[in-house]
Amino acid sequence: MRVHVADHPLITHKLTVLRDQDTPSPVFRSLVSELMTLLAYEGTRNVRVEPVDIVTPVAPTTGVRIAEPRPLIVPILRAGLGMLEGMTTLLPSAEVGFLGMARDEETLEPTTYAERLPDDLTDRQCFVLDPMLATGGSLIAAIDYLLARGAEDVTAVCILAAPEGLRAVEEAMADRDVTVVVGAVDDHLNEHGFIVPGLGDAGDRLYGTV
Ligand SMILES: O=P(O)(O)OC[C@H]1O[C@H](OP(=O)(O)OP(=O)(O)O)[C@H](O)[C@@H]1O
Ligand SMILES: O=c1cc[nH]c(=O)[nH]1
Ligand SMILES: [Mg+2]
Repeated sequence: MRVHVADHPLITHKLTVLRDQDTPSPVFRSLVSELMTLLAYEGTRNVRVEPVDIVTPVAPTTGVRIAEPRPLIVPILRAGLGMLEGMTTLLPSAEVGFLGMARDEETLEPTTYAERLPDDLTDRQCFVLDPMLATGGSLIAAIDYLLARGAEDVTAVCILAAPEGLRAVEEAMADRDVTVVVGAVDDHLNEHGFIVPGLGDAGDRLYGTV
């Protein structure tokens, strides 16, 4: 497994506004989308392409296009939905599948409550979107699910991670073809499984449920 921590002043600037408890939901939503656009550049670095012959007004040449089978983008509901548009803007030909997951507030165990994915993911390149990687339980379950269905490789794009969760994903995916791209790795997880300093509950802040 590979981990890439994006190190860019624009990402850190936008993250600072995102973390601020006074940032209202509409601004929070725009920032998540903008951050996704910046992280997508790194997240799609290994997107599979194939050669294609074209003719420019001046000469024939060979370029590349997104390879078949086309990539699958999987936002994890709810919070991952806020990242979807930023990713489809960059990869408009990708297919989109959905996983709905919720973490039990006491046990911190994830439950999958919705799934809408192609049955067969053989040879598919998958991009999982979830802003928060806390204990890592949700992301491990999502990646396990995709690999079990035949996915070739999985890239997860997250906005924030806790070091504990990142370690858990690294242990679980040690010898798998998995990449995690993250905007920042924070200090620690608190006793409620929240990332510190973090930004609170991403789903609640995106959808105004607080
Ligand atoms: O790494 P973990 O400890 O598993 O925690 C991270 C998960 O928690 C949040 O979702 P949540 O369960 O709050 O659902 P929501 O998106 O509907 O708010 C977040 O979006 C991740 O999916
Ligand atoms: O800090 C956290 C941890 C899990 N989920 C969130 O939305 N925030
Ligand atoms: Mg939530």
